Amino acid sequence: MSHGWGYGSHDGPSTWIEGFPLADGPRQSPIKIIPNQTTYDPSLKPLKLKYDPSNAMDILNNGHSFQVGYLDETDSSTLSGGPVKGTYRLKQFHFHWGARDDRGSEHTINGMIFAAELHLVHWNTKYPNFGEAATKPDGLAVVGVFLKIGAANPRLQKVLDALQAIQTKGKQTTFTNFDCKTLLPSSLDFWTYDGSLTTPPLLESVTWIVLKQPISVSPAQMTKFRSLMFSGDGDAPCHMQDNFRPPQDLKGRTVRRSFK
Ligand SMILES: CC#CCOc1ccc(CNS(N)(=O)=O)cc1
Ligand SMILES: [Zn+2]
Repeated sequence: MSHGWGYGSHDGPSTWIEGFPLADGPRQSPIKIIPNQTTYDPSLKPLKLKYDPSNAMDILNNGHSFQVGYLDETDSSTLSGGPVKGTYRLKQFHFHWGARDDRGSEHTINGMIFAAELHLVHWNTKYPNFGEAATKPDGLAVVGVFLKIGAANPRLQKVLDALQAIQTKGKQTTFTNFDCKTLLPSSLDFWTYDGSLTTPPLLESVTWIVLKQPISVSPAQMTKFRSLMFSGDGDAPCHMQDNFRPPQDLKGRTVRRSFK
């Protein structure tokens, strides 16, 4: 069976269940976050994020998004605290975005959709590697950050400037000395729930940590995201946009928050 998936009318999120039956599982992501239906949990610890800029390695167009890969052989770029036990290592970060500024995020807040969403993907060091961790219910932790249309964000610029070198699927180039902490908002207040990868294989191994405070992005910067291609060299050109999965049923899950 072909496991080719995408975001188009013939291979998009509504078709993923054909190759990935987890698509209809009990803890799928993303979800609609409705703040007044979440539970304040005073036992949640402050989120501790420690990132070493020298761990940044490369930037890749994977045909679904682009991702910045991190060296994850030591505990020098990690997430701890918050809702998780133990230490999770940063593996990569990537984004999801829309064809227009009024859509693009995967999680929504009171039904509000943001122009884009940043995901920082971490794996639990109680497991030997990312691949193993991704198969365990406590294996991954993803920090989600909303990008809200407004002033140009200078902290995005190094990433956006690198996109010219990875325009088509499969293109990769070095991307070093980048402090992804600069992409985070000033507040680390968060919502958290048990969920999944939002792309195939949709594994239900993610503790989601969605930050309340968005970062800004300008319309011109969003145009740079959309300059990328889903397609590879020699394929019919298809701009990379609307690479987001819509919210999935909560199926009885509780969403906790770290703030009153
Ligand atoms: C298992 C496996 C695999 C391939 O690695 C990834 C990594 C990140 C993602 C993105 N998931 S998300 N959008 O929930 O952060 C999907 C597959
Ligand atoms: Zn993602």
